[in-house]
Amino acid sequence: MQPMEQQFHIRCKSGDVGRYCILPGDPGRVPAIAALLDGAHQVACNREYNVWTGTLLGEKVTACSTGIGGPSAAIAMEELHKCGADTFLRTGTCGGIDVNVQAGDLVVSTGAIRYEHTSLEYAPIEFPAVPDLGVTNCLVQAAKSLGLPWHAGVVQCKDSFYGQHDPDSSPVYYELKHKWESWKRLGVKASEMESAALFVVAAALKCRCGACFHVIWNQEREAAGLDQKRHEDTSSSVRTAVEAVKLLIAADRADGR
Ligand SMILES: O=P(O)(O)O[C@H]1O[C@H](CO)[C@@H](O)[C@H]1O
Ligand SMILES: O=c1cc[nH]c(=O)[nH]1
Repeated sequence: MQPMEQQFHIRCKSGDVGRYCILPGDPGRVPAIAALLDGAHQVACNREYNVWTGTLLGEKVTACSTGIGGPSAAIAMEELHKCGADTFLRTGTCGGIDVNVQAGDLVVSTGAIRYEHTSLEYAPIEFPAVPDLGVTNCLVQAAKSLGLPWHAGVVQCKDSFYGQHDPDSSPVYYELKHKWESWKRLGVKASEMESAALFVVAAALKCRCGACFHVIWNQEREAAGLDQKRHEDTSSSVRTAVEAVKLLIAADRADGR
């Protein structure tokens, strides 16, 4: 058999990565994930893709950053899949939308609004961006077992970070503000930038994907006259993803998967 070619962006080949992959956006968050794996080492680092592989419960697990936004996240997932991965857990940050979501809380996604464009290159807009049920259940179970304040619900994905944070200066402010009001009325929990693309790409590749997010802030609380702090320590969402992978490995073994 021909040795597998190194992937163009992530610079990995078959054998470098595990079946289970933890995907933060920030390359700087990868060492914190790797520290929770057994015997982790860096296998590649190119562009926004910082890739470390170790083990959990004796199973190979990889942490790979995806950068910001759908296109680079989709590339990471496609190339990791070509190297043998089939189960992906995004651990990201988000901004709260629902006023009950507070800085420091954890949000587990049960669906993602496709207000981004990467996913359109993989599925028509009628196709929903939903995570894998088994992965999602493990994320919720992990959050509970860690005693974290958690929420499960729909998140909104976008391509413009500043369209979220400074809609008034956007030429399309009318659309941004009206749709944001809809997300609020529909009980959307939080806003981030990659999960819709990852869920849809996973569906296209017949892979499993789930996502959890650390809430950095919730400006809607401030707008509602409620307390609003800023919380940048992402360790709880990192630990949730790692614990969820352990639960998944055990479940997969029990199911003979
Ligand atoms: O912290 P990460 O995982 O990068 O996630 C969030 O943070 C970035 C924006 O600041 C976007 O990538 C968004 O999805
Ligand atoms: O408010 C936020 C925080 C993190 N990521 C986002 O996309 N928005």
